[in-house]
Amino acid sequence: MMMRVPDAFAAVLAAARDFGTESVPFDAVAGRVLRERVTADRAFPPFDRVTMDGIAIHFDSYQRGQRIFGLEDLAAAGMPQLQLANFADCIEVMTGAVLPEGTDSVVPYEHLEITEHEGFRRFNILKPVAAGQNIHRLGSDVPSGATLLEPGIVIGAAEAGVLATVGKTEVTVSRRPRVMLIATGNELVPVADTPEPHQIRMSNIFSLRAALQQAGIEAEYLHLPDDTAHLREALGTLIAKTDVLVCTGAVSAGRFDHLPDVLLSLGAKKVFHAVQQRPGKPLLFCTFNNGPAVFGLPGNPVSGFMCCYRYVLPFLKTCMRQLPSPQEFAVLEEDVVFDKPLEYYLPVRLSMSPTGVLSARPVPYHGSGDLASLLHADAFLALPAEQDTFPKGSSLAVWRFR
Ligand SMILES: Nc1nc2c(c(=O)[nH]1)N[C@H]1C(S)=C(S)[C@@H](COP(=O)(O)OP(=O)(O)OC[C@H]3O[C@@H](n4cnc5c(N)ncnc54)[C@H](O)[C@@H]3O)O[C@H]1N2
Ligand code: MOO
Repeated sequence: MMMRVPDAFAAVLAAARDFGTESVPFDAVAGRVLRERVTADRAFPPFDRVTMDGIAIHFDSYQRGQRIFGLEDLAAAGMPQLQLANFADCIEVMTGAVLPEGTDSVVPYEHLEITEHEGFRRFNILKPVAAGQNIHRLGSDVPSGATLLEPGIVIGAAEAGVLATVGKTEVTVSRRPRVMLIATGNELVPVADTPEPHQIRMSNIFSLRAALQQAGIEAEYLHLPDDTAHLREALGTLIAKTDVLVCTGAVSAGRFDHLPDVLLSLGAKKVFHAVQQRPGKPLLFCTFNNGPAVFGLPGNPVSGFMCCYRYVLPFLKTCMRQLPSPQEFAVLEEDVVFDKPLEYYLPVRLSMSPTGVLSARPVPYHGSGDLASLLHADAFLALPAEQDTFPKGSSLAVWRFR
């Protein structure tokens, strides 16, 4: 029985399991999925922080008409807090310094005339001063103890800086699954070889490997011939030491498409084999009790590629407990007809209009063997199975790969 896309997707996500967590040093966390709540160990900022180089004054003195302030001291960033002894004086302050006790407003050098009187520096205020100006107040961004990061987010540049600021030297993140990519097919030769006229270089696993790498997962890879005994032996060994197996090829109706039978003979439970979609109709998904989940991606390059972004990556992200991103939609730029009862994944180039509308323009595409068409596309636009005509202007779900 052929499954509908939403049912197949739900079945894949339902099989996702947690591969656990690990602790990593804070300077090696980019791209990892956070698995703990991170709170502020102190307020942001942790003291009244001077935001301009200049002088700190006691505002009341200015308000009473005083414009010339004698210098008492100098406060640089990194110095403990100073104290203004005489409210008629000022303290020279640098950006990042702790605001001196007794002062409450900072006047930048650009608003000052600096003179000397009997060997002492004096500052003449030339521009109006507002009470409390140029001070980044203690706790005005984040109070101490507040939650900064929730589990499930992917750690990026902003998060890395915040983790460092709160002194989080070790961070709990999801363990990355052990993924094995398997290319099947006697026609395939290694990338470094020169193929005979009847052969091709294996490319699918390298597209998939790059897609996984961009999601922070390093996968190993292997080539297996179209031979039942070989497949059985190799897969039998792999299921004991892999979290996820992603095979490409050998899943449709051909005489050498042995993968489904071999997996079943090894004890796999078939979740589905065939989805109401193009490309990628012969997609196989099965699971092993206490063993890996197995994707049997169709061999045609665009089919496997689409299934990777539509099923494999969401599955891996769910396993790693990554929070899902909101579904994106784009507006179709031309009329499209697809009258088969299949959900059609149309390769498109995306562009953003000046008014912020995401549009999708179909790229030249010769079917699921046309690997090079992907070079001109950014995403697949999902055209639902229940509809045959998709007029220009339709808003449809987007599955980005760029
Ligand atoms: N009688 C039927 N024939 C086919 C059906 C069907 O339903 N009935 N489905 C078609 C669809 S749709 C697809 S997609 C393909 C899927 O076939 P397989 O998954 O069995 O894949 P193969 O036959 O092994 O290969 C298909 C094609 O892809 C090339 N290939 C395979 N692996 C790689 C690789 N690692 N790198 C580059 N290219 C690869 C392979 O050489 C073939 O040209 O079946 C249709 N047929
Ligand atoms: O999955 Mo097949 O891609 O429809 O050619």
